[in-house]
Amino acid sequence: MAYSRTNYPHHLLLTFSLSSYLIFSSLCYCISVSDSKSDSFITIDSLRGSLEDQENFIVFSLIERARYPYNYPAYDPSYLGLKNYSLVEAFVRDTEAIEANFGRYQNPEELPFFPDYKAFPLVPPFKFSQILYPPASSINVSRTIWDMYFNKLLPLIAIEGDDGNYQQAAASDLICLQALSKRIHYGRFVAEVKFRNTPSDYLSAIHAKDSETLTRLVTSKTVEETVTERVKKKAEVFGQNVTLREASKDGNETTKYKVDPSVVSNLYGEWVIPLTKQVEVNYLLHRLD
Ligand SMILES: C=C(O[C@@H]1C=C(C(=O)O)C=C[C@H]1O)C(=O)O
Repeated sequence: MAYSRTNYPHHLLLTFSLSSYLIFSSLCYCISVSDSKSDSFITIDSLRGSLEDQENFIVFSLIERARYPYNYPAYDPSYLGLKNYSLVEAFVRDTEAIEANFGRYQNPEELPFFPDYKAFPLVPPFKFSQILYPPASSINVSRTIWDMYFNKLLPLIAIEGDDGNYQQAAASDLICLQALSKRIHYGRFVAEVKFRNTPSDYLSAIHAKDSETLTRLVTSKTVEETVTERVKKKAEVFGQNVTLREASKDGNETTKYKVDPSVVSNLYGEWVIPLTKQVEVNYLLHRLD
């Protein structure tokens, strides 16, 4: 895709970039510090614990996006007058380029949606533990996550309308996208640990390129059910209006949630978990390359 920073005014670039950097640097810090892990320390339980922690951030991010209406112009390429680029895509591309310069993608847990930025790293390299098997580590479903988010999920969480807060909506979109992408691409670490635990279980299916068997091997229905129930509960707890008034006794008052809890459990059941497993299986298919 031909995209040039010179295609649009510099003040736009600067406004998007600075505000996004400030928002993201504070919001993302809370995730990355708790996630640092060393090769010997990583277990299936520690990974499941991290996936559980990430649920909180995902649910809060969806609630945050739901504060704004859909804001159609942010997704309409004709709004900025940039050929093929909506405001949200321009914002994501510029923000990712800035975050790359500040070292975000040095961490193998983070994958950009548009890796074609020109990097001018401002930070010295950090030696992150290399847990992933290099030939398999580049498995990437970012495009599917992007399409799922904008075509399926966003219309379910944002009410129709236009309040002019396009940058704010785009910034919230990017936070949701990054949180979902990190969660789903964690499937690479999960697959690596499952493989290391019992390599013999996987060898013949990997040699035979048998995705179906690999899917069966990585699947834990019990864990999946726990996850979908738990995120529904989190959406109920985090997304309810907290008032000091006593709930009415006649029971007529129905709880209004900021994001429909069943949308969140469906998101996990229909997209997040299947895509995580797709990442796991694709990773394993390259685990012996
Ligand atoms: C991530 C895992 O692998 C699979 C994917 C899951 C998920 O995305 O939440 C849950 C269970 C497994 O079916 C796991 O076993 O924890």
